[in-house]
Amino acid sequence: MTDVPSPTDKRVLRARLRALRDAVPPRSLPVPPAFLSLLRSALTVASYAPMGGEADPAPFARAAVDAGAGLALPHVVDRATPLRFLAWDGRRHAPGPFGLRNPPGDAPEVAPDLILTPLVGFDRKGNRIGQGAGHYDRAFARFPEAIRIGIAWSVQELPPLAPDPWDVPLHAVATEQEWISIMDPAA
Ligand SMILES: Nc1nc2c(c(=O)[nH]1)N(C=O)[C@@H](CNc1ccc(C(=O)N[C@@H](CCC(=O)O)C(=O)O)cc1)CN2
Ligand SMILES: Nc1ncnc2c1ncn2[C@@H]1O[C@H](COP(=O)(O)OP(=O)(O)OP(=O)(O)O)[C@@H](O)[C@H]1O
Repeated sequence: MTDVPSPTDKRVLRARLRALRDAVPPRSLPVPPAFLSLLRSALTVASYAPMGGEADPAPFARAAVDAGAGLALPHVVDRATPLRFLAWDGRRHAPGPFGLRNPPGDAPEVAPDLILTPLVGFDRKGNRIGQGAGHYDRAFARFPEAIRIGIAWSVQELPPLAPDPWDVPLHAVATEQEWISIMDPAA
């Protein structure tokens, strides 16, 4: 497990976590039964297009589609503008900022029921470090009823983080090694 630098400096921590993440040989994440049990038909599941060495959520997105869900992808324009979730056909992309692949911009905006969330780092309480632009913080505040599932490699786990006032914890984190259940989404 990566140590938290002292004094805690999120910039240093992000750089270290990205390096660890990008050194993981890519492999397919297992989809645990606990994830399948969250799926119902007609759900809208927000996935993401992985970049760098991020763990690929595609097996989770595929399981969601197999269960009758529709997909969405975050559409990002810059750091300051909140992301919008647009309906996604699972195939087509448009170039976005930061080397991201966006969904085509003419797709309808949707409200996600479940958000597959890319992580830079996480702890076992569902606290998370992301890219630092607040895109997912703001999305979680806008869609408080959505189930929040983090996706990461196990090397991205951190010792307990001190959450900021705006942080909304994840319900679960999926890694190549385990499904870390934090809160019951049905509760
Ligand atoms: N695949 C993916 N899609 C995503 C995110 C993400 O983390 N991963 N986001 C999460 O919020 C949102 C996009 N927000 C972002 C905000 C800042 C940077 C950024 O500063 N990137 C760094 C290095 C990226 C890295 O290697 O991890 C850069 O461009 O220098 C990236 C995405 C929505 N889509
Ligand atoms: N609900 C919100 N509305 C507006 N701004 C927010 C909200 N939540 C967080 N922010 C802002 O977004 C930034 C998030 O920084 P932080 O370092 O917590 O990002 P992070 O943990 O990497 O998460 P993210 O993945 O969301 O970027 C902070 O500047 C914070 O003030």
